[in-house]
Amino acid sequence: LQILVLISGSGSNLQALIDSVAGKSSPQIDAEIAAVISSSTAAYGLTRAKNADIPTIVHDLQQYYEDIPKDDKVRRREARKTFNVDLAEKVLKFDPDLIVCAGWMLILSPSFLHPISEKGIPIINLHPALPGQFDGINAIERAWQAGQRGEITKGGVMIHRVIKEVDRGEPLVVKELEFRKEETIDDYEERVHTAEHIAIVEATILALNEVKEKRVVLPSVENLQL
Ligand SMILES: N[C@@H]1O[C@H](COP(=O)(O)O)[C@@H](O)[C@H]1O
Repeated sequence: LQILVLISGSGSNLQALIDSVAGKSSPQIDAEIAAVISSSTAAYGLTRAKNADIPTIVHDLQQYYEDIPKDDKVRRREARKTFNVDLAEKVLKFDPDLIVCAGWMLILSPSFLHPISEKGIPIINLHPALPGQFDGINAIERAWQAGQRGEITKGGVMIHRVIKEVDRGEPLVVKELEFRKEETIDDYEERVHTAEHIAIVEATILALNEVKEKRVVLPSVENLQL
């Protein structure tokens, strides 16, 4: 089986997948990483992939926004749609059995999800918060601040199925982290990353087992208005 990994940054979660596939950590993922696609040329994850002899591609949204004035919302929306359509094309060239979003920081729109679902390829995503808790960006800080205010007693991380609603897909793996008195945000963030590295391997194995047993769960294409 082949997995394709989408990244945007340092790639510590990608490294957890690479080490598991290589049998350097357990449990071992029984699959190959066909390619790594990054939304940024500056992503250190690209170096990690090259060190592991994994093909890499950079698919940068800023290149699609080139020459489009910031306030031209219509042309930017069109450019973003083309960005998603082209991304799907690049992904499908590798014919993966599973797509893993490991720190991919851009929303995957229906223009991407539709062709991928049509090919029956499941997509999972890592999010550093508990289900329904802090969707979107800066989730680690928002969770920690809410913990400091005593609004919640625990944060955590999840790996969920990707659907059109951001960070709302059914969770496959959830790791809860109780907040600790006097814990700094850096301490908490470190615990989050440690939990992520374990969770992303567990979820990838679970999702691959669903592929092997043909029990794949896909976002329903019907409500994916393009
Ligand atoms: N979306 C968030 O971005 C970070 C990516 O880390 P890395 O895998 O690039 O080190 C992770 O914390 C992930 O939850």
